[in-house]
Amino acid sequence: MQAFEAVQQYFNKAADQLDMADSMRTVLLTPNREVRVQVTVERDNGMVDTFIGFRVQHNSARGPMKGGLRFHHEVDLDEVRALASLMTWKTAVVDIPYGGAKGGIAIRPREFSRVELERVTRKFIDAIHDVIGPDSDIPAPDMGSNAEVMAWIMNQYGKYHGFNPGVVTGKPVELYGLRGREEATGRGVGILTLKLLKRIGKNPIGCTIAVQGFGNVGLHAAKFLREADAKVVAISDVSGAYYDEAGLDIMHAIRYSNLHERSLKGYEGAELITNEELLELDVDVLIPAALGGVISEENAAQVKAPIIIEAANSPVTPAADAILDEKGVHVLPDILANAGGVTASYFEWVQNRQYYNWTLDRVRGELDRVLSQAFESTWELASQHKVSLRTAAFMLGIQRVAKAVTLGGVT
Ligand SMILES: NC(=O)C1=CN([C@@H]2O[C@H](COP(=O)(O)OP(=O)(O)OC[C@H]3O[C@@H](n4cnc5c(N)ncnc54)[C@H](O)[C@@H]3O)[C@@H](O)[C@H]2O)C=CC1
Ligand SMILES: O=C(O)CCC(=O)C(=O)O
Repeated sequence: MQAFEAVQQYFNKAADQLDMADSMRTVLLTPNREVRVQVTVERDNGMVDTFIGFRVQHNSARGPMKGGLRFHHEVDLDEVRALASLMTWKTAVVDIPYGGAKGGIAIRPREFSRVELERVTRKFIDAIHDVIGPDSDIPAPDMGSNAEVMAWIMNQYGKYHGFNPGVVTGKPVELYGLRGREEATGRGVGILTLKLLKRIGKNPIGCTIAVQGFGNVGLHAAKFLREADAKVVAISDVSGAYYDEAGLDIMHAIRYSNLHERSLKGYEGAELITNEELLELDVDVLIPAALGGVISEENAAQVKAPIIIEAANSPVTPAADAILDEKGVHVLPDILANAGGVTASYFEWVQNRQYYNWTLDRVRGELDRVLSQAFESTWELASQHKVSLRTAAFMLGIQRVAKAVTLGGVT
């Protein structure tokens, strides 16, 4: 199943609960604009390479469209469309004044030098600068991109439209970025994991956790949960998965990764297993924090964790979701679980517009407040309607967007 079709299935399940009219479903599911551009750059060796870049602006009923920029070789229009629509529901679930967008470039970033990536980023912005802006569409980091890429975006956009740090979030702290943005998605995953554990009466202390992906999101989720005295028994990245039933020393793994260009390859002191095996470990909480579609109908029945926190976007396919639901697994959906990132991006944008820097304490406190509220509203809806947390989160998000569409008028 294609990625956008999967999101549509989740959407329609929630829309059915809300008795939403077909005409409104069509309004909400149809992206506002889809941009596909050629990005041609010269490599360091003098050869010329061409990539395809996308920006999908899904919905702006609740405010400027917001969403990350993914650098990954599997990026295509359908995936970006799906991710953009998730952003629309996500910003609504946490009730921040944004719509949804997403971008991507089909590239293997690790095979390019820093200078080459800078050229690619600037060329991409040359092609899309007219459709982004602090009041229209605000990019941010996603898989394969980072704060440095965001700094290049700010700089390149400024060449056309004048200096404006609010055009992009997730920038380096030294360049109008927000203290705490980098940790925010993983921290949010941690905060929400603790909330869910509490709700189902489980003590987080000693709780066993497996995290797939040790990038921006997975690393900070593992760190936060370790600091909360949970036992992180497995972590992974593209090089493989690392397992120790006694619990891993996460700070040691972070130091190792930092010393090895953000890679765990060769990490010792843990058993090397595969990423597929990690997903099937007998743990209390499984946190997929890398790619989409990793839990599918092929492996869902073998997943043993009674709790799955979707730190990645779309890690569970609809067919797998049905199997997990049947088994009574609690799945905290992406549009809530990883919403800490876009929430902190919103704080950064506010900071940029006011030219007034937030303290880390303020960022953490407000992040906790926004996520807690979204979690409680979702939990309440799920209990009221006897639906899964995913359907409840979609209900919360799509009814807020539908309300904005109705209030704003469609003609
Ligand atoms: N960065 C952010 O603020 C947000 C990210 N997300 C989502 O979280 C997920 C991870 O994003 P980031 O941590 O930012 O990306 P990242 O690029 O910083 O890290 C990705 C991690 O996944 C690993 N990985 C890549 N391919 C893999 C594979 N086939 N098997 C196992 N591991 C693999 C990489 O080695 C790396 O450790 C993505 O789905 C992204 O859309 C969601 C919300 C916000
Ligand atoms: O921080 C942002 O604006 C967007 C983050 C993002 O792309 C996501 O939540 O999937």
